[in-house]
Amino acid sequence: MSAAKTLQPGEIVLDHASRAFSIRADRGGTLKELLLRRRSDGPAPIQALADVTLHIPPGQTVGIVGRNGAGKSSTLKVLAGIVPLDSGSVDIGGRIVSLLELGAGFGRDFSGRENILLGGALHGLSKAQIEEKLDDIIAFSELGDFIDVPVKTYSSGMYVRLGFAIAAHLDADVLLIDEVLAVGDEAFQRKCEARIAGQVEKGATLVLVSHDAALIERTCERVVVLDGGHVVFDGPSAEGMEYYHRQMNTPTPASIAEAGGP
Ligand SMILES: Nc1ncnc2c1ncn2[C@@H]1O[C@H](COP(=O)(O)OP(=O)(O)OP(=O)(O)O)[C@@H](O)[C@H]1O
Repeated sequence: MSAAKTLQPGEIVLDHASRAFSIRADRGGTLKELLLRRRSDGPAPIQALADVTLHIPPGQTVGIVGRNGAGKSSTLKVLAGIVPLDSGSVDIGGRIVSLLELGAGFGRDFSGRENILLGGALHGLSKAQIEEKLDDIIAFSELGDFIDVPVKTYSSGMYVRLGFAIAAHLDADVLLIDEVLAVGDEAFQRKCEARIAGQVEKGATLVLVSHDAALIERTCERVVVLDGGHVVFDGPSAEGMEYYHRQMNTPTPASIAEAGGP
């Protein structure tokens, strides 16, 4: 992150951002193989983000779409501060709440309730602020008596519920979401979507990565299409999704209607 820029709460500036991944480190092999391997061995690094520039004003809802490996998750991870850039800069104003890797920061031996207190403190909430939200978070999680049991006993779905319940009550200026809504049962998904819509109504900026075209269309006013780490479209959501459907060779809602429905 570069310093010295003063942004409004909820504003995002990604400026000529690039990030490559070497996949050599992921290749297995014995110590002998590793020692014998020449430096030039292996595939070239993958450019996950290639000179991406985006300016997102406070309160805007932005969907990031593109084929597999286009760089969508990498972009969100850069915004969340999980992945550093090789070059360029990222600046975000206000409180960022990332719904990536929900529950990843939980203390496994602590109960759900204790993790709520910890999570709130980690996001800069005072003890009084967390205690004020505690009952709502517990109710939202629907964990019942499990809230006082160590989270290491939770199922993955229960983990995600608690993670989402905490994140959803942090009063975000910027919400970063990656396919997380596909987790949990349908009723919980709907509840999460409604909660996100509520935060957006209150003025939060939303950056959403999803393969669910309908979700993007009903949630986002702006769409960014990525391909090979490049921005290939950036504009209004309806045009962006048309571009995406053409790229993926999938039917658009308009073409389905023209053909006489599904
Ligand atoms: N930690 C990593 N190590 C190596 N390569 C990575 C890493 N993270 C991402 N990549 C590579 O960077 C490219 C972009 O990945 P990314 O996950 O951002 O794409 P995506 O658009 O989110 O894809 P998907 O739709 O499949 O989730 C891919 O080629 C991927 O293999």
